[in-house]
Amino acid sequence: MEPLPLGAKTRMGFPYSPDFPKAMAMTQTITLRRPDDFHLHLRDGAMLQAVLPETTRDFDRALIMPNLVPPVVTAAQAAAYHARIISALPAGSTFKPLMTLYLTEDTDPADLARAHAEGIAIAVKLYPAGATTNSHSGVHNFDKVRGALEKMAEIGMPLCTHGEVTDSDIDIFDREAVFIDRVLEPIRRATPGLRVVMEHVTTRNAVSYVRSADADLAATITTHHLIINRNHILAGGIKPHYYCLPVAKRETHRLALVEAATSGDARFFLGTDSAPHTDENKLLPCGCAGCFTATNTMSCLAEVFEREGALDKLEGFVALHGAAHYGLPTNSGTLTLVKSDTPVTFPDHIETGVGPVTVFNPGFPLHWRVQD
Ligand SMILES: NC(=O)N[C@@H](CC(=O)O)C(=O)O
Ligand SMILES: [Zn+2]
Ligand SMILES: [Zn+2]
Repeated sequence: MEPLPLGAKTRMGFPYSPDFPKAMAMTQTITLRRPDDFHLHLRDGAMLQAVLPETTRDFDRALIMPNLVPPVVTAAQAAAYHARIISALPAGSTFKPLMTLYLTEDTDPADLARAHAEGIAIAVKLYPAGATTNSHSGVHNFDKVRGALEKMAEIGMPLCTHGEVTDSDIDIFDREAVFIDRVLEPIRRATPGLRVVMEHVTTRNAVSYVRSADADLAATITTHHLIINRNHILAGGIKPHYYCLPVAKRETHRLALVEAATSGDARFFLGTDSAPHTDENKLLPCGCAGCFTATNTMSCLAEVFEREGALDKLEGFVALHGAAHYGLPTNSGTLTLVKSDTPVTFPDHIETGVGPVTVFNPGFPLHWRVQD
């Protein structure tokens, strides 16, 4: 097949019949390379079985987060989790899970190197202990992972960070910005050549930090952080389904994320951070963090990019930049989005063997759908 040129191609698709009434709405379509999701939570067991098809419908690959209980720390654990995902795939699916290892203070650098060399895992995930869901096995003392980070720099294995400090005296809305100054910058200075992906960035500070750095630094941006700010979570009643970590910030930060995602800058790419929790676990006095966006992500993103007049940048964000950062070939297939006047509807929740999971509600009508 002829390689597609860079950038999405849009065209106005007119109905074929010459008799078709002129007043009838035009359909707009956009065809992209098949996308990748560079930050996805699939969980395990019944939840894995239920959420996996929501991603494989539109995505060819995803970077699978290792924060299971117990976490996916070793090459052997990653290989076993990979096998469980493959056996949960819908019939005929060629979806490729790309695995990550959960960095702990006891991680063996030689085991990381083996996972990398054998293609079992392509990246390592840093969770500061206590920062987010299932992060208690994460890192307290960053000096204890120095050997692992040096090995990763040497072999070219990227580090993906949940970039928030956990100090109780740091306001939750400042935790990402403080992480950059206190943790990430010192790690990067001490470990030349270490490639880093700042996961799910939520601040103007993170966008500027990525822009000021060299090609060794990139960032994923989620679907929901392009759409909601903290008012959506807190004003007019608390919305547990918009609560995720890092928590959405004020509007100026959301605008910086939208600008970065739609700019065409190859250091920014999609990582949905689609993070399913049952409604029962979300709607508690101490509810879980995470937005489940796998089901309608492509429709949400098309809407956001269209509003910015940047539909031509969507393909880079979802299908080209991430693959290039990880040194992977782009997917060979294509995905077509079709716009209609009548909004597209999605189920408000999906059923799983462990209870319903609410699908992210962007709060505005969606007009783009993925063509079957
Ligand atoms: N983003 C979230 O709010 N939750 C994620 C963990 C994470 O990515 O931080 C989860 O696993 O539920
Ligand atoms: Zn995270
Ligand atoms: Zn996540």
